[in-house]
Amino acid sequence: MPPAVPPARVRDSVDNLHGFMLQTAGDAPGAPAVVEPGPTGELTVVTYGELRQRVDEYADAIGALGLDVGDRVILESHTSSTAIAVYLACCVLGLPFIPVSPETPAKRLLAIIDSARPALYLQHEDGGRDGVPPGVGTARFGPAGLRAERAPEPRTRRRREVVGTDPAYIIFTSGTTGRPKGVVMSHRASTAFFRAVHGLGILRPGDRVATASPLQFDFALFDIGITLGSGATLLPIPRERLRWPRRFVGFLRDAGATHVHGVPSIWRPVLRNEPDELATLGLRGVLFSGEQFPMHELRRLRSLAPGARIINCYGPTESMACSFTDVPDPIPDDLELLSIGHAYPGAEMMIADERGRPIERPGVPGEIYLRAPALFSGYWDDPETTARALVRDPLNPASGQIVLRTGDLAHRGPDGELYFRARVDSQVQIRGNRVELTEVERRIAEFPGVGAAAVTVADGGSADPVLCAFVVGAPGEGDLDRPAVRAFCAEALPDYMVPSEIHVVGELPLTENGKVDRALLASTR
Ligand SMILES: Nc1ncnc2c1ncn2[C@@H]1O[C@H](COS(=O)(=O)NC(=O)C[C@H](N)c2ccccc2)[C@@H](O)[C@H]1O
Repeated sequence: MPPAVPPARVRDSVDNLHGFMLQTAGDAPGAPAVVEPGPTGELTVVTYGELRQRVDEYADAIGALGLDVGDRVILESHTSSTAIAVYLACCVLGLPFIPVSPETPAKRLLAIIDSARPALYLQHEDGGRDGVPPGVGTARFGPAGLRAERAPEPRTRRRREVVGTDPAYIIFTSGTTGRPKGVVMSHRASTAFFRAVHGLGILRPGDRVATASPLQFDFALFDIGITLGSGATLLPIPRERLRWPRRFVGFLRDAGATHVHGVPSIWRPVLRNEPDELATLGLRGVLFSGEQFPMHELRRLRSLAPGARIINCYGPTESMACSFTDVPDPIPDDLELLSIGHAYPGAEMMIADERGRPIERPGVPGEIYLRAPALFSGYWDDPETTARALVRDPLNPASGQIVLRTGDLAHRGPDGELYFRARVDSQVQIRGNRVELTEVERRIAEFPGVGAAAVTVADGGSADPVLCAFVVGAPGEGDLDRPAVRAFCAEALPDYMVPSEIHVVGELPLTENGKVDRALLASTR
């Protein structure tokens, strides 16, 4: 019987999110790492030293379960200091971390389990999930530590080292084909990303960053990494607070938030219902990502957070992010389209045509390719789809350098900066013409009185697909004059791009990650 291989622990010298995120624990163990509601709801502080202690305890407990480097661990939780401690314990043991949300439907969770074949399923001690299939170990965690329930399948440990190219986490995105796509990100890629972004000076020690994204969205992993990696303090916004604007602003005030990170939709209810409260917070920074911020709403946010640095962060989960572009202050009146700028330092975005030829001329759309040290390793167990995203550098194919083909269309401005146009797959053909739905949305969103708009294509039966617009009124505006909206579109867009139907809705439906749920809108027409 070969000698038992002890659980591998990553060496300090090796690229790993654990070392990157806990460096402050060495320099300033008393600094606050996370501020979150305690058992009775009052806000409690977890210091970097306490966080490191919890990480070590969880690493010992999980390490005792006999898993091998590379075995997957699913964590079902909202963002919290305990969830972060489990995440970093998995990092130090070389166990790829798969976050899922307590709201993830059972069917989807089983599809992820079926694909990822995890060794262990962890949930909070009062988590409500049951029915985890046999063959997957289960355990619950809480401030008192880890309580194993069902032991993982016995396995032979073969690995003694956790290396930088090992997977750190796998984010399962809702693949359009229904089969979930697992984006695998390595420690080396994610630490290279955070080190490069650190140079942008987005956060510094003492900043208090309210994070609005659910844990299964890599925006949350970004917030955890950039906040802890900067020695700042993370303020996970309780999910139920996000739905009620007064309670959302109340949390930001009580927790002393200086920065708020989240998708554009988190601001819609607040801008409509609590603008004055928001203005009193004195926010120093806002970072948004995930989709375009409707210009009216962004102008309103800009006016209510004077002097705040507002950053438009663009990028797919396959690279975590590509660019961080400051929103101008003030926003010029004639500005119609926000720039996604240039890639972060040490990375570069290029746009190319369908045949991979670079496009340099301003205004001409092309697909964004990213050259960066921080690209995902591939889609879990899906080499074909991976090969379509990780391709040879079109400008230097012989070099073997691999670049990310983002699936996004953009064009260059006069100074070379990029402007996001649309997803390549969101273009539709209407009466034989190529239509970018986001271009129609932008035009509608410029109409006075429109807060936000989403445009989808409904199957027109045998005839041409039908363009449907769903519109939310701007805060404090009266009923929308729909014929006037159509006429406004017809002034600037060819007739095949003018929506056939305009539906005024109270709010736009959102996906789990807070983006506008266009698929749902298309099905509800
Ligand atoms: N600022 C944008 N303007 C306009 N379209 C956008 C924008 N940011 C994304 N997108 C779109 O969303 C897609 C990526 O979607 S995603 O894979 O779910 N990832 C995200 O949305 C979050 C992203 N990985 C991230 C995580 C952490 C920090 C920053 C950014 C992009 O390919 C774009 O199509």
